[in-house]
Amino acid sequence: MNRIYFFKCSAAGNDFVLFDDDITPDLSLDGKFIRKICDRRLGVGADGIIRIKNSGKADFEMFYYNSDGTGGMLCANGARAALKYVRFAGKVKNNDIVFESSGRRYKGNIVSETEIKFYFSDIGEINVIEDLEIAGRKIAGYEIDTGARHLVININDLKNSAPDELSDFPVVELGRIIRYSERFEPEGINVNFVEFTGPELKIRTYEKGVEDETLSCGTGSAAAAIVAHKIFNYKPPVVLYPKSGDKFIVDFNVNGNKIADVSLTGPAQIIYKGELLNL
Ligand SMILES: N[C@@H](CCC[C@H](N)C(=O)O)C(=O)O
Repeated sequence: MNRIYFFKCSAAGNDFVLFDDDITPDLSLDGKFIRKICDRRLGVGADGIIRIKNSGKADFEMFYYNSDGTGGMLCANGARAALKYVRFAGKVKNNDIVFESSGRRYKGNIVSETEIKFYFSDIGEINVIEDLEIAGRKIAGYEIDTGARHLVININDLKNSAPDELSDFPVVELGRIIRYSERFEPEGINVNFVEFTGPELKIRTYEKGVEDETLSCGTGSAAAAIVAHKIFNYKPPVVLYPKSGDKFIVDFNVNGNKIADVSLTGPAQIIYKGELLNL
């Protein structure tokens, strides 16, 4: 069997195992294999898998899979990790990079050694759900597709029914109930709990496909920033702090009630490279 080399990457604590087709061209990434690699006890451990291929139309092509093997959605942190990787591996020399993923074209920028910017393409409209039932209360939830499907919840709406501080919030317990609720079937939804109190947001995300809280979520942070602007009057750039404690900047242009050129900037790094032996 050919040797299977991989790279472990982290984008603001959202962690990935990355395979490069130039190094492992014959790798067959089926669901069972993905789940094993992502297992934190029996595998390498990761929130998801990234595969990088050469592209005739862009600098590279990226494929993303959640740790449960599902794929096809955008992973903005995965994209930032992939941008960091192609630069680290010397595949691109420019700071401005163009890539394809799931049939869409995206742009990225190497801001510095540690900071990577990703530009979203299509962002959907906000669907305000007025009667979301959480912790015995009916509150509003903000659903938005930023390339992945997200629900944004203002934790202030749950005052007296849940902890006031986001750091004490039962993200996994409540996130899982909402993610599996009938309303969001069959595909489910990623659930973001956000403190909209100060000038900078605090955010924690339950990710479907990982079925756990992750240390940060790029598409979720963009969803929260857009809700912050459209519902709570925040002006871009919106600064957010996910569970990892890293700083995210979501910037965009506003023209009337339209927003465009949405970008996410934050840290991304290649932590180590390794070889799979017993998987
Ligand atoms: N962590 C990602 C989002 C990954 C996709 C999500 N779990 C889903 O299934 O929709 C990000 O940084 O955007």
